[in-house]
Amino acid sequence: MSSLGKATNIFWQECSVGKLDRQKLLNQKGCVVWITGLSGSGKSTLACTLGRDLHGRGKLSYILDGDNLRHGLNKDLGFKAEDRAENIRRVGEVAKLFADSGLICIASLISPYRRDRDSCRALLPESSFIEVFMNIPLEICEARDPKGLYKLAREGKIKGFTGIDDPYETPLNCEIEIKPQDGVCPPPAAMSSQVVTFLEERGFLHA
Ligand SMILES: Nc1ncnc2c1ncn2[C@@H]1O[C@H](COP(=O)(O)OS(=O)(=O)O)[C@@H](OP(=O)(O)O)[C@H]1O
Ligand SMILES: Nc1ncnc2c1ncn2[C@@H]1O[C@H](COP(=O)(O)OP(=O)(O)O)[C@@H](O)[C@H]1O
Repeated sequence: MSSLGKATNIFWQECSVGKLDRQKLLNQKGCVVWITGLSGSGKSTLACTLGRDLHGRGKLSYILDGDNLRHGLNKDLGFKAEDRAENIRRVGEVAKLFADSGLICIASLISPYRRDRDSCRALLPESSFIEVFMNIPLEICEARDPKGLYKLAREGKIKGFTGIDDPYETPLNCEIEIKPQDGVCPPPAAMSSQVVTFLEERGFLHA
């Protein structure tokens, strides 16, 4: 039986150095850039390019990548709906801590369920959860297939693969949408620049 949420007699500990102090030190505002989309849609590519571009501007960011976290923090989880929900819940909580530390936390996970993404949004202060939807058609993702997973899914060798025999719920109110123009996907630098511009305009790149 799960022991989640069962602790009693616990208290919140305040400390004298707070989020605003940390943000001032870093000259930026903590937030979460949550990148969602199908496997092969370019989530990790955007996360890495954005991380590098922010680094080049002297801004501190940290990437939480679904694939990577499944090697450690989330290695006990599979791909059933409950496991994906728990995966997203944990990453949402970790992302919240990174944002509170003053960092620009870049989370890149398929995160196929709207409810799970919205729960993460609800953990963050108003407007500091920035949902980026990789709106790249399945046919393009499947043609890329860098890990050969779509091929295995089509052959029935992987069950419950997102987009093939498992659902992906598209965002209804995302802050940023990355999509092909005239059938051509924007290159990584252009995708990253779209996010950097948003962060700049919303004041996240200054304290
Ligand atoms: N059944 C199934 N469905 C989807 N993806 C699968 C599956 N099995 C393994 N993989 C690999 O796991 C990566 C997705 O992990 P995530 O933690 O981002 O998934 S989720 O958010 O919990 O849905 C995903 O990585 P990306 O290709 O980077 O998206 C795959 O490499
Ligand atoms: N904007 C893009 N234009 C062309 N190819 C891309 C683009 N973004 C990613 N790719 C390529 O598509 C493949 C999947 O990208 P990746 O970032 O691993 O996707 P995801 O993390 O969503 O699974 C990789 O081979 C990557 O080089």
